Amino acid sequence: MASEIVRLSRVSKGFNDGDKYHQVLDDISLRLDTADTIALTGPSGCGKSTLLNIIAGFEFIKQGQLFINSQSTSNWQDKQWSLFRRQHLGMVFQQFNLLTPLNVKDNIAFSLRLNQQKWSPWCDYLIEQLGLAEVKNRSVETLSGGQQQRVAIARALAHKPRLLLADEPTGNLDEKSGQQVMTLLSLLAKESNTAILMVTHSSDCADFMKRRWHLEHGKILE
Ligand SMILES: Nc1ncnc2c1ncn2[C@@H]1O[C@H](COP(=O)(O)OP(=O)(O)OP(=O)(O)O)[C@@H](O)[C@H]1O
Repeated sequence: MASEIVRLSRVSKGFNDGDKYHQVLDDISLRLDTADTIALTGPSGCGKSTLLNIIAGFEFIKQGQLFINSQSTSNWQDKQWSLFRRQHLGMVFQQFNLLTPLNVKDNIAFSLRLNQQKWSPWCDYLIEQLGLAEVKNRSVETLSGGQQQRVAIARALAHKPRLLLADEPTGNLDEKSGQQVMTLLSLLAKESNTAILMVTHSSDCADFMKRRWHLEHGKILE
C-alpha cells in the first residue's frame, strides 16, 4: 500500500531581491507517496529547484510545514536532515557532484559507506544496467557527460532510497541518450521501490512519469 513520503502543508517561500521580496512558492500544499513518479515542470525561474531544495533540507521554510515520512521537520536540526538524506534520499542534480579523482565503483562505494552500507549485488546490477561495466574502474573525470550522468544515477540509487530527487537528469544528453536514461531510471526506480520527483523541461521525459506537477506563479497545477 502506498504511504506518505513528503507532504507540504501551506508552504510559502520567497527571497529578498534588493529591496523587494520575490515570492516563489505561494501557499502550496502537496503530497508525494511511495508509488509516485512525478515530473515537475514550469518556466525557468518559477521555483522548481527551490521546491527540490526545500524537500532535501537545503532551503528552509518559515511559512507552512514540511512533513517527511509523516514527521514534521519544523524542529529538525542538521543531524536529522543529514540522516534523512543519507538513508532515504537519492539526488541527481544538474552538476553531478562526482568525486573526480575516484573511479566509477569508488564513487558509488563512497556514498554507500557514508550510510554504513556495503557493496551489494544490486550495485553490480545498476552498473551493468546503466552500461557502465566497461568503465567501472576508470576515473570519472575521463568519462563523457552522458556516462557521468549515468554514474550519478547509479550512485543515487545504490542504497535504494525511498525518494529520488532529480533536477534535469537528462539535461546534458541528446534526445536518444535522454530517452535511454529515462527508460532505465524508471525501470530501476520501480525495482528498488523508489519514488521519483523529477524536474524537467522536456515533455518527452515528463511522459515517463505517472503524474505531472506544473509550477507557475507560485502555484502547483496537477
Ligand atoms: N538562494 C537564493 N537567493 C535569492 N534568490 C533565489 C535563491 N534561490 C532561488 N532564487 C530565486 O528564486 C527564483 C526561483 O529559482 P529556481 O532556481 O528555484 O527556479 P527554477 O524553476 O528551478 O529555474 P530553472 O528552470 O531556470 O532552473 C529565481 O528568481 C531565483 O533567482
